[in-house]
Amino acid sequence: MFDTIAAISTPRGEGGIGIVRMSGDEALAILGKIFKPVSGKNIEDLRNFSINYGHIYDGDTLIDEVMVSIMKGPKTYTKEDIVEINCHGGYLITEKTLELVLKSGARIAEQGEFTRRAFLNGRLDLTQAEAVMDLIHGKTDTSISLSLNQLRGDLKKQILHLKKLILDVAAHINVVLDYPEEGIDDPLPENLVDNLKEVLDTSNVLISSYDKGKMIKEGVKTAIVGKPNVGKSSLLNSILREERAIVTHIAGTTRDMIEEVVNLKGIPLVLVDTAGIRKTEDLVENIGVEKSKEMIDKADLILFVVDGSRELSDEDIKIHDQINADKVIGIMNKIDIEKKLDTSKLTKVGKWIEISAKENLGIDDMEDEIYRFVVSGQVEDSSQKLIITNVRHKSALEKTNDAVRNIFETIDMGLPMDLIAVDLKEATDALGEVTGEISTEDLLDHVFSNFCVGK
Ligand SMILES: Nc1nc2c(c(=O)[nH]1)N(C=O)[C@@H](CNc1ccc(C(=O)N[C@@H](CCC(=O)O)C(=O)O)cc1)CN2
Ligand SMILES: Nc1nc2c(ncn2[C@@H]2O[C@H](COP(=O)(O)OP(=O)(O)OP(=O)(O)O)[C@@H](O)[C@H]2O)c(=O)[nH]1
Ligand SMILES: [Mg+2]
Repeated sequence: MFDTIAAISTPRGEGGIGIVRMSGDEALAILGKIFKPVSGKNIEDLRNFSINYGHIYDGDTLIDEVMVSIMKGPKTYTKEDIVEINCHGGYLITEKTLELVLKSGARIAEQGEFTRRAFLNGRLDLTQAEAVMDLIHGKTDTSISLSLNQLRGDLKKQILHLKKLILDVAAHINVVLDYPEEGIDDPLPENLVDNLKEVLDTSNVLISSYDKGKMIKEGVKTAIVGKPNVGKSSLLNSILREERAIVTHIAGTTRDMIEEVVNLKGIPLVLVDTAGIRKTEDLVENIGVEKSKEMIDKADLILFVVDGSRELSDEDIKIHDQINADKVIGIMNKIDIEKKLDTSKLTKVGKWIEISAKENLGIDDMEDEIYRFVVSGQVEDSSQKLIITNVRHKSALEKTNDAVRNIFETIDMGLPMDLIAVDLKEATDALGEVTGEISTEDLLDHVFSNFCVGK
């Protein structure tokens, strides 16, 4: 059994309500020391899943007027007894109630410890616990909907299904090993080969969904690059629909990088406006230029901006040469004035989108093109609802996939069936890592260290 933990589960600061949450065997006993219900009832007599109005006292000193929720295990978030004290929101008053709870026998919870208990007590598997955290961090509807599916257990079910398919094969192998007269040289029955094929296919689909999942969860790092004065900052402002970056007619206006997140049809774009790249003696500007060059390498997508109203310059060509053709969209700006630019030498750019950042022309086309870039090469099969967003899941599934491919090699080479036992174990162990059936303290520390306190 675990000790009783407590934390403030609401954000710090002033708000309507601040919640102190406790979980563990002593939660109700601790509450009994500090809470007087207005009903005059004893704590033991308060109904399960009830909310109770009353006062928190530290000895004779009134601390707050509160509402207390009582949830008795095992049908609770952690499967333990849970008490939630709803205080008046405010930094000090919630903090005081927490201190009192700690003084009365609870221990301060670590980050994510309530959810960790929900996992350790078997109410959630690890993918569901991870989904809880992703939900809290979610910044777009799409990422939240992926997290909710995962919290509901969609990924867990899929993984358990794959595990069952492999265990069927393992059961057959064990029989063969236990009763050699069955013949360990006999081929694997067709239906069990199908089991392994399904594991291979499904794990492949899940693994390849990760790139998209990561993008939905973490966003697409998009660098706006180009020589000075072509309108990069104007472009940022028009996508953000606000005057975020300073725009002037002076070349070299933007010196430091400006980063902002926009929601592009459910995908977070992490837009970075960079300093225009040129040769300069100015120390500060030079640092900005260096950073811009680094961004060209780091970005997932580059919006290469050129000024359509001027002739091509060496600076355009130099920047063009540094860019990776696989991740560039060409943006020809200033089409509201007469066109002078010939882009034929800028061969890395497949398609030019013509815009006027100043007059807000072509911005929708540009956004469509960015969206197409982001989703292209991704599985657009709408029947695929399951998308993984966690690199931990991806690595484990790769282990499963490798092991099953080994098994097929063994089969193809006509080797005795008992040789696949080790690979079968490896394949199921890796699936057990995904759900947390197989886990270490270190892994759990790692997973839960990113959680909020009180979650
Ligand atoms: N006040 C409050 N709000 C909250 C939470 C919380 O813990 N407290 N949650 C925390 O993240 C989320 C809700 N998640 C929850 C998930 C399961 C259970 C729970 O008690 N589950 C029981 C079933 C109870 C029943 O069937 O009535 C169980 O699974 O056995 C509670 C909250 C969001 N809002
Ligand atoms: N006519 C016209 N002018 C524009 C357009 N977009 C930007 N400009 C003007 O071009 C000048 C430079 O714009 P910025 O957005 O500051 O250019 P930048 O690329 O960020 O420049 P640096 O930060 O110096 O690298 C400003 O005077 C803008 O008003 C456009 O579409 N049409
Ligand atoms: Mg600028």
